[in-house]
Amino acid sequence: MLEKILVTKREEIEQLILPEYVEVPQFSLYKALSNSNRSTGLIAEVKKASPSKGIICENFNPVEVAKGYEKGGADAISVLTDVTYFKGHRDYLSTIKKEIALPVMRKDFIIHKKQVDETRNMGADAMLLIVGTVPIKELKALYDYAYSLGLECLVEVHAKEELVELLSCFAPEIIGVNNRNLKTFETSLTQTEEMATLIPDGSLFVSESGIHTSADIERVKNVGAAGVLVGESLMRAESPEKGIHALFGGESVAASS
Ligand SMILES: O=C(O)c1ccccc1NCC(=O)[C@H](O)[C@H](O)COP(=O)(O)O
Repeated sequence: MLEKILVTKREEIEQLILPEYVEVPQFSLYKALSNSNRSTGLIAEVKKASPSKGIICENFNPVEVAKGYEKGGADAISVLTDVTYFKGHRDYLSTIKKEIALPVMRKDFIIHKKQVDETRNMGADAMLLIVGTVPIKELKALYDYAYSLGLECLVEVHAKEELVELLSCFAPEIIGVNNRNLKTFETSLTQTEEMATLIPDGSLFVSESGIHTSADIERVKNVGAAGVLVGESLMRAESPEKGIHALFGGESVAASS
């Protein structure tokens, strides 16, 4: 699946026209997760569809979802901007960014400097980089370029070998362990548990994908995850606020209005 997505991305990059840069207030993902009011920070994802689940949310209103996440006490928002596989759009991110005061991360498959420029021009605060999508030195160059533009990166791994390769090159500020196997689409929190001890002390550790219950949050928290990235279970909830409450229960901190 990843290879198919990357073929599409390479085609898109050839046609890519950058949006105009509009100045917006910036918020730090790292600080938001580190200073969370809960024992585990929450990146709540705006996700209409996915390759594994098809359409997740029929009546999709990205801005309303993001506002609901903010009200429900999320620490940061992730927005899928890929059109082909996730039915996302870069305009969703730009619009959300103008409406909420939380860090907004672009979740896409970023493999070229031009996409980093695009991400900055969209108004994002942070972006995803996935180990294995480009050679590790290129990934480091994209990471450095992003930070030079004021964009933070969540650097994601799907396997132990990828984490070892990443750390042999550099230790990112924020490391995400994705619990999804990209070949079978199955998620297993064992991924987080098995890689936890390898995450350096200086990096913020985020567990991503397949988190559906408060027990799941406890499980990843117990092995040291400082944050979680949750999409599907929140998108399927009766409302974003109720979804966050169901995941965090008593720890849920709704934003003051
Ligand atoms: O979600 C998918 O099906 C998927 C398939 C192929 C590559 C990436 C994919 N998802 C991206 C993500 O990492 C998730 O959207 C994110 O971690 C949230 O996961 P979830 O809470 O399980 O929706």
